[in-house]
Amino acid sequence: MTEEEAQAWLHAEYDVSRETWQRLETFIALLRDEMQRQNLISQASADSLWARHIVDSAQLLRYAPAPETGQTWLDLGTGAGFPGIIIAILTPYHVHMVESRKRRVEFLSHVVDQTGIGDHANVIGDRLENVESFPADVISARAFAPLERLIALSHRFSTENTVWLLPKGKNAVRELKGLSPKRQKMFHVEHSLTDPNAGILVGKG
Ligand SMILES: C[S@@+](CC[C@H](N)C(=O)[O-])C[C@H]1O[C@@H](n2cnc3c(N)ncnc32)[C@H](O)[C@@H]1O
Repeated sequence: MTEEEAQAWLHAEYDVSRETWQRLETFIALLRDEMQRQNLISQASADSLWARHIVDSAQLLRYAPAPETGQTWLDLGTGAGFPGIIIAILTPYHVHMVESRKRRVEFLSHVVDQTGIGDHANVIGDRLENVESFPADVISARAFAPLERLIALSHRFSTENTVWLLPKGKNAVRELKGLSPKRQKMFHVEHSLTDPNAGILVGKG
């Protein structure tokens, strides 16, 4: 997917308003600026930011319930803002972004402030292990932890209706097979739009 195709896909898929597009542009400008000070994404992927990070994050919405105001989305290890910031810019989900590294927390908080999404997005600057449980409608985690550890750390935020959205790259099927049969049944694999070899684990429960 080229950068032009990625932008066209976003417009076609989400009918993005001028204000929302401006918020995406503001985030990108802040990210590019911050990359001069801290290592947030690889330089190679920075050259194809729209495809490799923005659409790669936004495509998760295809498997999420239609957002209603007040529904909660928990993003684990948001790092440079993916997918948490993108979801908060594109939807009314209340997005809780958990991130433990101080400088990344400061960056994410600055992005929330500058893009004007603070009414439905917040950064929890702590290790997930220390965060008090709350029920999440959606849990996402991109490049956060191996699947078994990820679930062990975060299942306390899930209910029987929670939707799990876990981009897992080329290892999706292998990681899924490593789970107990009961846990395996929770998930199926969807193909990533941005990389035909990558899988997204979509689960419920
Ligand atoms: C490889 S980065 C991925 C960042 C982002 N999700 C992405 O896809 O670009 C993983 C992030 O998870 C954070 N992290 C790792 N373990 C964590 C934990 N136990 N609690 C909170 N954040 C954690 C790291 O600080 C890092 O920013």
